[in-house]
Amino acid sequence: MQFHISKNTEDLSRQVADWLVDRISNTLKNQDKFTIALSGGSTPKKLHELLASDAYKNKIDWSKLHIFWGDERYVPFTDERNNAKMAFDTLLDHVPVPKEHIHIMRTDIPHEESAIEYEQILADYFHNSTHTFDVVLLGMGDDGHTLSLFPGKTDVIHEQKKWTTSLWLDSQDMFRVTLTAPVVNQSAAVAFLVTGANKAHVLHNVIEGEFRPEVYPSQVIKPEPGELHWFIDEAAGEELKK
Ligand SMILES: O=C(O)[C@H](O)[C@@H](O)[C@H](O)[C@H](O)COP(=O)(O)O
Repeated sequence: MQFHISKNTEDLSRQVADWLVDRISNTLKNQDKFTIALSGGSTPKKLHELLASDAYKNKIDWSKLHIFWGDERYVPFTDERNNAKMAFDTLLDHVPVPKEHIHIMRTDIPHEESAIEYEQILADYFHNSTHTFDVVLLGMGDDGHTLSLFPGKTDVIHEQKKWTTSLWLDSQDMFRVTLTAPVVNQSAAVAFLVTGANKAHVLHNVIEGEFRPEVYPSQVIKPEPGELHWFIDEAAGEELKK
């Protein structure tokens, strides 16, 4: 578990961008593609914009990147809440990733079918690999959820076989399609991006508290032998042991 502390979201985004540039270029010395699962939510927006900026755009061989998502809100692609739409708006419409390398979690077919279809895409990509994704980017909610593994959703939190699933989320009155812990924990590296004072207490409980994954689902993310990185700003890290 490696910690990277930053002053604020801007500083964190630059740290993550630099980390990604290094990781991508080193990985591509040994393999011909780089697979990354993007996170939903708002925290990654600044990172995406940075990666698409002149300062970073030319540091990455976008032709070798293969893009996935950690989870999707089951709303139309055109809906502002859709995670894939956010990623296209802030990054993918601005960098030359081949369209056939971009794998959205579809929301124009039944959610159960979307999860099954995604599982097949992942199986095709990773069936002969020593690990799954090269990097998974994750956010964490102020309730300790990550992906669409929400507190109390015990079946999804403890799923050990399926790599993808879908679930109904009462609190947001929508279905979600999500990766599960098994496929994330077989990644080469997982990076949480967590900012804001409102997450300081839950971050302390997730990292330093008792293992209670049904209350703090982010605790099931334990890549092995892959790396776990926490990119956090000072405000979110306020309650962590110094
Ligand atoms: O679809 C989503 O909402 C995300 O996958 C979710 O897990 C997100 O990463 C956290 O809720 C943090 O979101 P923020 O970055 O907006 O705080």
